[in-house]
Amino acid sequence: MNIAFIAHDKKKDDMVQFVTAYEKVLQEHTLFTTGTTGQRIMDATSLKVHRFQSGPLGGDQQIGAKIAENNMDCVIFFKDPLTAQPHEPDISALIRLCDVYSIPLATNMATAEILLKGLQRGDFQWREIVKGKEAEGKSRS
Ligand SMILES: O=C(CO)COP(=O)(O)O
Repeated sequence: MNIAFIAHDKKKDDMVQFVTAYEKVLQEHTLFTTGTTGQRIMDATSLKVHRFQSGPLGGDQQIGAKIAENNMDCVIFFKDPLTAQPHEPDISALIRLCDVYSIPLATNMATAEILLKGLQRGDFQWREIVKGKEAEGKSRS
């Protein structure tokens, strides 16, 4: 599965703790991150990630584009609800696209934990079906 990890500054320690706890599971997946979050993950773990721009410089939008192309299966976004972000419109747009395309999105650690447990259980297999159907449709047209 393609999984995106994003954390606002005050949530980055939590994100490092989270991916460290699930490192073994995450090794089996393709990981995408915004810039600084990805750097922190790579510094703390042996995980390899595809790093986009930092959030305020367009990273959230780049992850949104992957969602619009049906190339993202899950988004783990540790948002800071207590700090104003200069790129708030980008954040809202990313969350909106998750809803447009029914992409599982966790915005806090408690939900992220449940999503990763589901991932381990195979609850994300429906994504393969959705992607397969889209590929089938494209090859017919
Ligand atoms: O701002 C962010 C998400 O909105 C995160 O970006 P960074 O990972 O580059 O800090």
